[in-house]
Amino acid sequence: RIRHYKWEVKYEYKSPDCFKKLVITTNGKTPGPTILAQRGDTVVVELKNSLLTENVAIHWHGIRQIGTPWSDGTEGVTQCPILPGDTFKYQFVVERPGTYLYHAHYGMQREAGLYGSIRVALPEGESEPFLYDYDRSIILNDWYHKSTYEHAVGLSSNPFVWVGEPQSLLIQGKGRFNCSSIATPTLEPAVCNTTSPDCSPYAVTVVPGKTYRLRIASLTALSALSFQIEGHNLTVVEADGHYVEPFVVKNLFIYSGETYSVLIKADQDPSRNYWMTTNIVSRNATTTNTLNVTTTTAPGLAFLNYYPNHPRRSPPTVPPAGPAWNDVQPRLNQSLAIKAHRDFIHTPPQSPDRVIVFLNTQNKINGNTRWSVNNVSFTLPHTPYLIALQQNLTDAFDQTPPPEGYDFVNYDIYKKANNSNATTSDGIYRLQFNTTVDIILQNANTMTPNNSETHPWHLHGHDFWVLGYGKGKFDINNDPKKYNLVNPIMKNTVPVHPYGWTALRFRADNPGVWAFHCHIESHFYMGMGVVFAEGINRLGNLPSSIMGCGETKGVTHRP
Ligand SMILES: O=C1O[C@H]([C@@H](O)CO)C(O)=C1O
Repeated sequence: RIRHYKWEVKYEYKSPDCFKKLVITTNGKTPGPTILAQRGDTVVVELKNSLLTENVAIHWHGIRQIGTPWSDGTEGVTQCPILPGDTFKYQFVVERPGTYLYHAHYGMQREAGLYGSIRVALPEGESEPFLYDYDRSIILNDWYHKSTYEHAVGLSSNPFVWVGEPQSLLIQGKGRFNCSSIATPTLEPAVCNTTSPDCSPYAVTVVPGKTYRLRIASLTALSALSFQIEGHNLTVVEADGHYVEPFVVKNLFIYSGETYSVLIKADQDPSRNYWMTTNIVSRNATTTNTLNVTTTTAPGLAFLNYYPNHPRRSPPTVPPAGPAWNDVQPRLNQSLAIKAHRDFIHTPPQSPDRVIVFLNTQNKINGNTRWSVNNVSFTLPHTPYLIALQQNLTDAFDQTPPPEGYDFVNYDIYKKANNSNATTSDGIYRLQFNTTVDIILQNANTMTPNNSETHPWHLHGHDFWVLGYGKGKFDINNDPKKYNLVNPIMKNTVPVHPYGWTALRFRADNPGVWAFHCHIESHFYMGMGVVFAEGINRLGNLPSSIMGCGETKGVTHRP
């Protein structure tokens, strides 16, 4: 079946957390419309760019784009940007059931509100390995009051201007900023209005006794989150479109780009509502600036509404505070707990053909703060790789391949990074088609002493097996012996924890060019990513709609 959507993206004034600003809407909404499809369907989205003065591109996060690499929606990698006024047609097959996302992949537009859910159901007659009565999708996000453009300019400026902690957390597009914390609130009553319908708390209504599948996804710009529902356990059953051997948590840690399904049973006192909350972990959301003014990100607050209580009726309790932001161990424990469901194990190849280690560091390059992988900070080329490679446009990007590792012996991952030898490059990793590739993500200290951050890495075009996580420096001789080669989960986004490492394995079996990057919006913008290319000679003609920028101006292909 074909699922046809016609979307228009534009800027509109909205108040998702009660503070009015310009947001990017899809058909008038943020989050945008949910794509509902069944396994095997073809999704067609005709996207009209009505942003007036900005380009756009949309990535279909978790969809592998088998046979349609030009529909991946990654500006600079798989297509030229869609110009203001233009309409672009994305077309792809959703070949696996599960919970996926879509979002902007041009500059840092995702954080302006251009995102939504994709829900792929099983075909009629097939059933999931767990039971539930109803299904709901919830996107978690963080939210800033400055525009994406101000953020991008600040990050590219010298002196560097960091985006800082978000003003609030959103649950399904709704949050609650404390308007009275604005310096002169009476001067700006129209700007921050707690009675705006845009920011009335999101409510999930449940019928007592029923079981709900909540599809929880995070598309935060920066924050790692803990999600919890007061008084209710969460049973994790799906991660990034793969069934999980079920396990129970009180709170779910979720990183930008991840999706989970959890089951909850409405089995508590039905005479009241309950808090559904998000809190920031891994970063201190309370910041004190140079003027000694302290600000804290407003937590995400929504209601689990027991029918027939009113959906706006506040729970009689105070919202749960969430776990300590700086406690890494529970987060590592959750990562280690996620295994493939016993009836849905995809056994990984037992050994790799190639192993690449990616050291993640923060750097200064020409006075700018950047992020690097093996001391190379990624820059997007003006000519998309997919076209450059298929057309053999060798001037379009740096032909020198980036490094396969770093100085394993001498580099101290616990020391403040100086990395004076870091460079920028748009070079790429070329993978032999149909080979098995291992990636080790190695975390390290940032340029702040005693600080290492969490980075969620997202791979386009593939799912990978998560073979292991560890603390400290990865030991190439011994750590691979501890890999889980029996029942590893497959995912498309995975965290590397502070001062830790994460090991992944994937098959380079999808002809195309694929980004692999930190899903923190500002970090990818600051160079924290790489690009893989495989099987380019297997691609036929490319659609002409992806062309028109850089060196592709003269190239013509099938319409
Ligand atoms: O990329 C980042 O920059 C800041 C800080 O390190 C420099 O201001 C921060 O917290 C990041 O994650």
